Amino acid sequence: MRFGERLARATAAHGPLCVGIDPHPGLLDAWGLPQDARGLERFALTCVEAFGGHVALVKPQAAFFEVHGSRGVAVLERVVADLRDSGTLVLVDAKRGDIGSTMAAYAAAYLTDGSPLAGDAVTLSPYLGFGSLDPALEAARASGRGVFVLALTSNPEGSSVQRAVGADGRSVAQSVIDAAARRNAGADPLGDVGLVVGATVGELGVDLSDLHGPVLAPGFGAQGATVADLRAVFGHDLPGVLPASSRDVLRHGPDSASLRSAAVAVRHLLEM
Ligand SMILES: O=C(O)c1cc(=O)[nH]c(=O)n1[C@@H]1O[C@H](COP(=O)(O)O)[C@@H](O)[C@H]1O
Repeated sequence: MRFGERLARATAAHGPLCVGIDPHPGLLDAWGLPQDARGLERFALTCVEAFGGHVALVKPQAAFFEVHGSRGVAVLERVVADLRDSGTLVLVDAKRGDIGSTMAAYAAAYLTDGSPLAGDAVTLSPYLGFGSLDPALEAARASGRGVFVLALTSNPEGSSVQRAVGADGRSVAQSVIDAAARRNAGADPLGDVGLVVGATVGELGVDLSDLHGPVLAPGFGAQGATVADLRAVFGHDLPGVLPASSRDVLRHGPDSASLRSAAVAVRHLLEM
């Protein structure tokens, strides 16, 4: 089954919340864990126990694994495998983007059956040109996976690039959105090419109505965005929008039941 179909099923069953696994040094400390690959593993596997089978989508942030070298990457591989075994979709947050010929190698790593880092989807950066992502989009289509392409990011520095207006009068973000929409044309209910639009962006200022794909909305929680902000940015019924939260949920650890309850509480907030 295609990624967009699997995602639609998963959110129907568990709600739209995407929980991030971001093992920040401060969180390892707060959980009483050592700042090494062993501490990382304990942290990440506690998250798998808490969220696997209980939320639609989990997003491990690759940077916090890579910082521990090859042992950290091995933990990321285990997290991907264990979450997939639990039935929870995995979005590997690696924000890859490069010239097409190198992109093909990233696509092999993150979007191809048999690769230990391949979850169900990966985050991509389109700022070498949307077309440079084609090898990843092809690999995703071939293997039933998805991608989430940065459009309007949650950080304040993003807008000077993403809201810049090109020669055709469209903002850079709108041209990314339009390119993703073309790839999703005809998909039902959701295409496999998602976008990232931060919950913190304030006035949306772009048109997402033809996307026919999912929208990951980070910035919810620790970066300050609230449910009211989500509604202000995306409208009331949030169709296809996946609010993403990491630290605001993870601060409830290290007890896995408390972590799960925190995720359920956010889910209920989103339903109100
Ligand atoms: O692609 C992302 O997930 C992402 C895009 C964006 O615009 N802003 C953003 O915060 N993120 C990621 O989402 C997570 C946010 O974490 P919290 O602020 O702790 O909820 C981090 O892993 C970020 O790297």
